[in-house]
Amino acid sequence: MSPTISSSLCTVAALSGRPGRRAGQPGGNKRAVAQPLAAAAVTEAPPAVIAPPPRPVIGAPRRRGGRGVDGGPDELVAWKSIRQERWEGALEVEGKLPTWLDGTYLRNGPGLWDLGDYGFRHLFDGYATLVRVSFRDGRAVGAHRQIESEAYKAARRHGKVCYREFSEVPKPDSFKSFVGQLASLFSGNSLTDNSNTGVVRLGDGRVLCLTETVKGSIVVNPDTLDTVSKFEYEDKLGGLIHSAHPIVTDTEFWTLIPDLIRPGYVVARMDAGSNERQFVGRMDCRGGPAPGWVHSFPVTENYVVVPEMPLRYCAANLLRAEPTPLYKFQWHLESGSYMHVMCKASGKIVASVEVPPFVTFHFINAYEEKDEEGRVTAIIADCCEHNADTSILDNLRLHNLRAFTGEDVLTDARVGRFRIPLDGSPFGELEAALDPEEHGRGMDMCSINPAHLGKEYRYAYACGARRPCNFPNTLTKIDLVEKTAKNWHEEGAVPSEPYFVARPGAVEEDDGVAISMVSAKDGSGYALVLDAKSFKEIARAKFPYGLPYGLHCCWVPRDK
Ligand SMILES: CC1=C(/C=C/C(C)=C/C=C/C(C)=C/C=C/C=C(C)/C=C/C=O)C(C)(C)CCC1
Ligand SMILES: [Fe+2]
Repeated sequence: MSPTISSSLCTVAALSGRPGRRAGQPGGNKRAVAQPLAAAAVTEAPPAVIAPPPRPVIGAPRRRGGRGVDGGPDELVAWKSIRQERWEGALEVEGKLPTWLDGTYLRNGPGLWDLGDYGFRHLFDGYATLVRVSFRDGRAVGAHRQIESEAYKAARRHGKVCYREFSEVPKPDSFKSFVGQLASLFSGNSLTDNSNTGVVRLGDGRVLCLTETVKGSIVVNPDTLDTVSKFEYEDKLGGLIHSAHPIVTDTEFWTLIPDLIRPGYVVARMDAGSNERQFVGRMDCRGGPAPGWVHSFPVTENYVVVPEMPLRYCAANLLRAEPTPLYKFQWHLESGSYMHVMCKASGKIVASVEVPPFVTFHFINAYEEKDEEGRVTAIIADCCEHNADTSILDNLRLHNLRAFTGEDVLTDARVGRFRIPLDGSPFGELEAALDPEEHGRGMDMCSINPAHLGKEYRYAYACGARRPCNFPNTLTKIDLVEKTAKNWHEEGAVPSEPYFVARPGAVEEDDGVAISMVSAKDGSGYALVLDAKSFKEIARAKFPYGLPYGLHCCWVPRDK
């Protein structure tokens, strides 16, 4: 499983230590592979030809969100579909990559937002594109590949959406097929397995791409980016949807399964090496007709935190053919907002408090607050919080992302810090952990040093904002002790989640690098490596083509 730079598609340049050149240039990536996108069957064996990145067609026909690939020059490469199914080659490195950086960075995300001339609506609808950068001896090899989910393969085969995506639904050909679709919705058959959200390395070395549907857990090969198989959960827990962000360590995997029938959440854990989730406990919802959306959740050393936000799943919206302003969800302010704490060992609820309304997709971390005697007094849980405003979902419609006019339209976000007392008090607190101006009032797509997972920590890395903007356009390092931020910005660039990788042998929490993939203003794309301490650029490894925006990442060390 360990990633290897000298894989089958590796270039001469990578092996010889020469910096890679652009595909198509003399001496460049001779074995770079390109497959133009068309509504055709997915070809397994890639042709050994060079296809330079296609030039954008200005003024191409548009339907709905328009064709991301053929947008005008005003459209950033971040929101354009990737035009070839796969590629691999040496990357040109500017600066000096640390020689200790030895392994593979993987990033998942929705990189393909159109089929033929039909453009998708929402960022989260796109078919999953996996990007890889393997670092070794100060050199870098990059690759990308579409994940071959059933949803993607069917869309390629038929030239249309065949499964229910985040906002796109298949258009029934007839009343009979409409009825069939409704029936299959209840069985989960019509839900997508387009695993376009997260990528995690399990304790046993398997690499899993994930989305919110349980069936959308897909095993990939981190070297070749091949889609290996579906990850089948071999248990009776069922559930059609789950949190897109399980908590993964070297020994275990924690997940949260919302129960839409009897509103509540099931907490389950799975040992590394197993496919069998085990029931740990259940929390019934305290408010609303359905569970709150749980895109992610945090854990401490001894507890699982179950958030119940007023943005709740909505069965009726799941069935609708046309999306509502909140897609599959509904805002129930009257239902209250809660944070529940479950003991990992017993599955018992040890706290359930009402908190101010909140909207979050990503929890950053959580830990146990202790008194002088070492007794746990409260749970502290931090998240990227959108000031209880759901309009971030609208911000992320592709039309809005592609139509930046210079107006400051990105809604404000902050590091929301919950304090959940364990003394039986009915209320918890929610406040900004630092002045949001420190990070331009933009805050999402976070990572921490994984050694601090569930423990007290000082630093978080995330995307922030330099205003005016319509999307987070900076990388930010948050110091939760000093309550300050260091920010990285490049004009017109769209950086994705900065992922922290510790230097081997590091003692200090921020001794390492933060890696982000950047979609640049000039249409190019590169992996940016920042020194995590100073938050200054050390190096960039440039792809010979532009990269679409992506969501979450993981790190696969070489010798694990
Ligand atoms: C496919 C179905 C669903 C899918 C839900 C998905 C794919 C949800 C993905 C959510 C993501 C990627 C959230 C990321 C948030 C990032 C933010 C807010 C960044 C902000 C930047 O400032 C369901 C909806 C679960 C229904 C079944 C079908
Ligand atoms: Fe996420």
